[in-house]
Amino acid sequence: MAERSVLLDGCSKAFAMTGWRLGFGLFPAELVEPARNLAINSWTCVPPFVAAAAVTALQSPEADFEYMRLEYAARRDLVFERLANLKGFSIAVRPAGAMYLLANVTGTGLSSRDFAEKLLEEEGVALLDGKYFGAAGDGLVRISFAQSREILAEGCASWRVSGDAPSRSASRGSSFGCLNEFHVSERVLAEQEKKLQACWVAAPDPEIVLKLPVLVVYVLDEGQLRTGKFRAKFLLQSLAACKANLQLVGSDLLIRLGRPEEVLPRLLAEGSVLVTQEEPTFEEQATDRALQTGLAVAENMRWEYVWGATLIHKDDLPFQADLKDMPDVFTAFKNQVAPELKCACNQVPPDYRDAPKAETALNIRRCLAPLGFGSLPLPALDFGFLPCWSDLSFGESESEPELPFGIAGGESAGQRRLEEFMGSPMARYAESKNNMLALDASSKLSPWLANGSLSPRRVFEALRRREAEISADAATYWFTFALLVRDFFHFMAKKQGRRIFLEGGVIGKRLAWKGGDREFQLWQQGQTGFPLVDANMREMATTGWMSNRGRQNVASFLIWDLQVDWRRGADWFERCLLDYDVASNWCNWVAAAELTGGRVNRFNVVKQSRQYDPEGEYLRRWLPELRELPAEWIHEPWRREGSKLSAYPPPCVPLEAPKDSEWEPGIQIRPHGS
Ligand SMILES: Cc1cc2nc3c(=O)[nH]c(=O)nc-3n(C[C@H](O)[C@H](O)[C@H](O)COP(=O)(O)OP(=O)(O)OC[C@H]3O[C@@H](n4cnc5c(N)ncnc54)[C@H](O)[C@@H]3O)c2cc1C
Repeated sequence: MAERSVLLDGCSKAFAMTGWRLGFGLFPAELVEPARNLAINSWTCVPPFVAAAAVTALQSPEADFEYMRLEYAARRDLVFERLANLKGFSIAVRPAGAMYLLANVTGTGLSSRDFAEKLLEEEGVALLDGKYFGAAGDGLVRISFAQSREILAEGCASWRVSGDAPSRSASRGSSFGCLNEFHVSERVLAEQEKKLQACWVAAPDPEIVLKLPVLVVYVLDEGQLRTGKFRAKFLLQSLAACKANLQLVGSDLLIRLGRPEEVLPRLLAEGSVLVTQEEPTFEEQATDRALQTGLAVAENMRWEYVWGATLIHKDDLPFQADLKDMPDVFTAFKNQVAPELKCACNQVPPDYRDAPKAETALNIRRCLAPLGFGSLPLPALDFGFLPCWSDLSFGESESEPELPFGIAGGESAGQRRLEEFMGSPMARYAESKNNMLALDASSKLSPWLANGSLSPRRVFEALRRREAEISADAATYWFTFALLVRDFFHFMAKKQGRRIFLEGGVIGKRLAWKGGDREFQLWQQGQTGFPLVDANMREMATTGWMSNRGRQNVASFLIWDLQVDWRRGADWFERCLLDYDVASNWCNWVAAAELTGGRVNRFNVVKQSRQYDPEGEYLRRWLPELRELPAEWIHEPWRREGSKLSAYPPPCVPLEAPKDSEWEPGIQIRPHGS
């Protein structure tokens, strides 16, 4: 090929010699003379110092190219992730080369030219109006990432033009929550990312892990994802964000495809310490057992667990270690753990970013097994791999979805939502939490809490701060209550093991399921003829979201009115929900089926519809067939005499007499301080 090839290249990117504009060519011998004639007549000569620099650069070791490639990939990911989360910005392409990124800024309400000028004048950040590259560049700005990651992060944080971009202090002051708290104390480890398989390697003494090589690994087990497109997209965004944040402290996230029990044993060097978060749920524990078997082949390996998904640490519970004496009823659980809220669970780790940089700059290469150990699908040092939509097997028909409410994966986005919600929306939480339509009716923090991008302790800390600065009231009471329900279900999952997935549930009671495929499909597709159920099911299928009020109603309806096996509902939720969490989902479902020994949970969906959506605004949002119906009829369209709603189905079952039972009864509303 050498005799038939001409290679034209430049020094700008590989050697950071951008402004010097030096290119070069490699030609077969007989083409050198004609090429030189062409060049001499076009460009005369190159400044000598630039030529000398190029010679030195070209003679430098191969590894430097790899370093530059990885560095640009890291800078690209950092800018991409931060901007993709900013309102008003959209980025169509994650560039695969060079050092520029094009962002569409029309969502900010400014032209690309005005945007670029305003940013330069007000924030001192320079970028280029895309129009300079031709008409197709209108509305786009070109961002160069030929800068250090620190400067890029600063530049991204200063973009406040859209009005609700993060403030400097917000993005600087946040921590990675659960993702990578490096300070090793039991509690701090507990803040780690829930799903991350974190490997801390060659660490004879994990107490000083800050000074040791730490390799953070995420094993993406696509076969086990069991998710629809919304959660999958959120996961991809979370991984990109986690990687960018780790890179900011000189670390990185290594992402592998495959099964953890196959990938990790082949990846880790001898003497490794593997640290993972202890999972409360049965199947995840089975994966751990398989991994333990896999690791047995690798000698000299240690395994350590951390506990992290709950507000109250499992060791602080006033129950036996196996939770045998933990109550199966929420109110009793809540009353017993209440004292813990005042102390232990309030310990939040310090911001890792305060740690001196030198200590967090970890030598990741030392963590890895020597090359040639095992056969992995990726080269051993490929930290550049970041899965994108096309890496997932959703088929070509499934396009990348938009997430509801502007939600985006990643710790910074979760932290921003937390700060936003703790402002005025929180003040109305006690009254608004059952509203099914509005973004601010409830926190919408569940997706970040579910995949560990946000720790419940971080959330509780923000709540405590609000209570200290403003007041402890019904809103903060109910919010604490919600976090405790979450804890209750996590510990219930740990205590009950397989039972939360079994037909007879925790109490092992058999129910007669009269409903079959037809009933289930009508429910799934939002075609039952009951507007409250249909609106909620369609919302979930279209966006991945459903409010708590909606979830309770559709679950009750499936189980008690359609008499369909509750596990089919739980399974469908697992696929659809953006915030799917094993313990929260399956425990809520098994409780809705009255199989936990707790309170009765049946709802009359018409009554609930009238109570929580009296004007029918929510129903109209998701049921176009009913948009013209007045509030009086919209909850029971079949009752309107003489009306024939050909597009909307008639009720698929008769509704039993209204029942009044509520999901939260038996709990006294006694806010702090009142
Ligand atoms: C049948 C059914 C299935 C569910 N499946 C899930 C699930 O897979 N993942 C999930 O996170 N939640 C699940 N929930 C609980 C609840 O509906 C959501 O947590 C809540 O709607 C999320 O909205 P939010 O963040 O705005 O909640 P907020 O009202 O702002 O509450 C704050 C946080 O408290 C926690 N929380 C509140 N209520 C519950 C609850 N009943 N159970 C557990 N945690 C709670 C959540 O983490 C939530 O983010 C389910 C509820 C039901 C009835």
